[in-house]
Amino acid sequence: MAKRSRQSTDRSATIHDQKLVRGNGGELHQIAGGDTEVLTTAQGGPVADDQNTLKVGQRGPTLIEDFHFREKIFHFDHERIPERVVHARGYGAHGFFETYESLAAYTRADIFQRAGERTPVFVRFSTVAGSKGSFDLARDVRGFAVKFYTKEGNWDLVGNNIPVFFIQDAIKFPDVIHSVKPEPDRAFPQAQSAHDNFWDFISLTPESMHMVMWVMSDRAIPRSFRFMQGFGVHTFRLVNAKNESTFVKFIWKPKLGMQSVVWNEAVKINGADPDFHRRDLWNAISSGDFPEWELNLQLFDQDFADSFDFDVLDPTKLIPEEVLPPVPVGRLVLDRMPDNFFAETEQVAFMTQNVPPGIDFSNDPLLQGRNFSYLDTQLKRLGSPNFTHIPINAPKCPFHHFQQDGHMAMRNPVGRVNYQPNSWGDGPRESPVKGFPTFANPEEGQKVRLRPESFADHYSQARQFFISQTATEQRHIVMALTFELSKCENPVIRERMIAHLLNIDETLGSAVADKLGITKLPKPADAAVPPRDDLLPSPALSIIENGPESFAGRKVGVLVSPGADAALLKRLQSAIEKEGAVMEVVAPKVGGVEAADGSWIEAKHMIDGGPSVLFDAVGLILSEEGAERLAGEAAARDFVADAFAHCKFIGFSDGALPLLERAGVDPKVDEGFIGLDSPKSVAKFIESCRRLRLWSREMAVQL
Ligand code: HEM
Repeated sequence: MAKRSRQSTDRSATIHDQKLVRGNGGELHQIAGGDTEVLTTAQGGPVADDQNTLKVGQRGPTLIEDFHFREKIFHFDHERIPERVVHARGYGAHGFFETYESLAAYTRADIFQRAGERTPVFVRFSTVAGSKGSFDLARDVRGFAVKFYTKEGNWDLVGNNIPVFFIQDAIKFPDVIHSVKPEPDRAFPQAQSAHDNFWDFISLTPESMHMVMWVMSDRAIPRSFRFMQGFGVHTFRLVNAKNESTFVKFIWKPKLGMQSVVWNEAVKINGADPDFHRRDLWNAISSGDFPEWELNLQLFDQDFADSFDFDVLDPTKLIPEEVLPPVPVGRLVLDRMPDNFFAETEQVAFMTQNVPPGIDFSNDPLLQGRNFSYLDTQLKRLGSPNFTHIPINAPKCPFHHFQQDGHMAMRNPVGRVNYQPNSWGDGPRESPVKGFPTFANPEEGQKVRLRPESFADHYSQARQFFISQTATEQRHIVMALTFELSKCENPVIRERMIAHLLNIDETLGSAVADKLGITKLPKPADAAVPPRDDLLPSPALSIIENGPESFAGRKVGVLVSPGADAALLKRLQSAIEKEGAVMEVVAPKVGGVEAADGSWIEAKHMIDGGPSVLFDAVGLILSEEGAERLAGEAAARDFVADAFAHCKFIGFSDGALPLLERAGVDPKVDEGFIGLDSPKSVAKFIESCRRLRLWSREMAVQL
């Protein structure tokens, strides 16, 4: 029996700033009126009530006749599409590519013909191993995929932030990916290479050693997509109008310079803000701070390829920049976020096979395999061969073909003609002049399943990478390997890896063995060819050696307390903004604090929500009383202690001393602490921040 109503008969309800209508059961309705659009079904039928299903009586069963309910739930039930089999978690943005000078001497590709030519692009950054909902700061390779909407069709440069790869032949791709993904029986670990299966595979695949050095380096924990390099990895070809071919490697260099975080920081960021990289890109682009990269080419001919130390078709090798300097040929600017994540970032379909006339493939066996895989996987993921009809995937140049029908066909040929040749009209027809001319490279040989002997050196470039790193970066590699291998339950896998590391660099192998508690070093792994020790260090491979010398694009978190010096905060803010960086205020309460002069300081974060791992440098503008109070709070002590441990520059007002003391840090310990009490000292703080981190502190902290 229905209960008696205790409701008032007044049907209007005010909730703070919102005026709504209350329904029979107390639920709230927002009603269309004035210019507000009327809610409809997908068929366009206007909806009267979106809060209640159609029932028999107030408390009776729901009727199947309720087409609005059924359509709404049916559509919801089918919202998900399969996530990418790799690179599932990603974030994209729109922008443009601008060509600096004509490259007609090398390529007939229209995009490179005219200085100043702008081509629209869509870029998607990603991690590889984790699923769509995993966290941003996994230790992992980052995808850097660029779709150029050229006047001759789409060109997809589907690269990574690492210039080499784990394997030399595409037939091994399912194996390397299976090994790094969660183990099939237990379905963990998520978004991590630190487990037996991955290291088991790697330790039995010596060709992966060069890539492993990169993945264990700071390159695999970037501070921002904006501060990463990108690489096409493979050798490609450029082909000019005279049909002459030049080999090319593609390299993206960020204008803001490279920067990574440290591992302890990455672990904490993943908890504090799992969306750290996407939020960073969103904030930068939304605030008009458009990230920019230069496209660089390493161009070479067959003679160079023949004389180079390694096979240019081997994707586990790079050409050092000191050996073949990259030439900047254009810039990529990202200046617009997608209107809808699913429509654009999720549905974008990159394919290495998408190349315009003037860009061609080499015989790299990884690239050749990728050219099949991407088309195949898009059909699975997007569900129809018509995925090119989705606006983000459609070319922006005119296009005409006779492909038709299929699921969700949005564009079908109009009229009678859907074949070719035909005698009904003018086209479309093939064009030997404008069409894609595959470079006629002479090829001959027996059909064989054979790895070229020229691919057999597995260690020399791994060693070159290691010796090109600063002492700090080498230490990070040792720590990363130690951490990852410590997660292997099977000790044999650890020892097998040490056997490889000894071939790369003896100090590296013994340092990791020591940290793992392996007392007896294994024999170095048998090498297919003896590792070389005559390759010179390549300074271009170090992040720290190639710092930006600017703090632009970075972020300072300033912790304030009641009674803080508002004038000092303002001075600091204007200096930070002048540098092209951003300041965010952290306070005990998100509502903000009252400053010493009675003004109100707005805050962006409360302390737990804005830990110092989210910032590149920190400021402490505290009254003495405020600092004393904060000294009793673990989150405030961590704010300071973490910033110190992560080698960040710390600017502080005199009042902050009680907090520094209770956090266990002595501001006299190194030059990373800068008192902020004069305008000059604010300038000194900014100047210090340009170094990004005080790496010399790291040995003292021993994180
Ligand atoms: C140099 C080696 C490689 C690089 C740089 C690379 C890069 C990428 C990137 C950046 C993506 C994400 C694209 C996006 O954002 O949508 C991706 C996805 C993918 N890659 Fe690779 N990859 C490599 C090797 C391979 C190989 C050898 C295969 C298979 C033979 C492969 C198969 C795939 C597949 C199936 C996807 C998912 C595509 C999708 O669903 O949209 N990749 N790869």
